Amino acid sequence: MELQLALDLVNIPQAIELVKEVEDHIDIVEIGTPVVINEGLHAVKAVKEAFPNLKVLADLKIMDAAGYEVMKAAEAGADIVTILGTAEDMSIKGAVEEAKKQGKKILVDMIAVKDLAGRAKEVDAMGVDYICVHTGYDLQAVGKNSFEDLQTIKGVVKNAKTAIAGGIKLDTLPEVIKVQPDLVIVGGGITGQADKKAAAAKMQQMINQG
Ligand SMILES: O=C([C@H](O)CO)[C@H](O)[C@H](O)COP(=O)(O)O
Repeated sequence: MELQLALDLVNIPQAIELVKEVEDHIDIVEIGTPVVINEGLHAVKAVKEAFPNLKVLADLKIMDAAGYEVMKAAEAGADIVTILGTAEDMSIKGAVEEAKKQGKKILVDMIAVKDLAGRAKEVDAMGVDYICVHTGYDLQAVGKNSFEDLQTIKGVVKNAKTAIAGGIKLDTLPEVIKVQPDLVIVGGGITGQADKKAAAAKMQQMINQG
């Protein structure tokens, strides 16, 4: 199981400061969609240059022009790029093809997918690297989470790694670990804590024991 730190509400200097605090306790740094919207792929480049030993995920949530966007994220230094599960099959296949060419990985974000089991089987067959259940900020605000969804995809995904994102905190992490995803994605559960290093270290320890 790996731990990914999601950075959503920071600029580039703040992102670098934050990663410095927790770098010993995480495997992947996510440059979140709001950061990419504010700063562009420069944020991916800056973080990869500052932390060459960490994997960097560009959370582009691609919906179209997938091959081109994966290529640009790869050029900026991203190791993993996200595409939406609701995108056309052509787009997802294009993203996978470009990622393979560049030696990078594709994570499919299943946010807002209605037939989760059916679509997970389909995208799994397209050769994607990760399939991620995700409760976004807007549904977290009304008390939703993705814990049951993780069980659903664990039951049908045969090739890809499984991941979960959305509102995971120290007190809910044990429930997530029980289902054994390959990747746990945490944003506010670390960035919103007074002692970010301690929160990341505790999460890493729980994941390693899980
Ligand atoms: O992908 C995300 C969200 O859509 C905003 O871009 C977050 O990175 C993801 O939800 C993880 O963050 P937390 O929910 O704060 O753990």
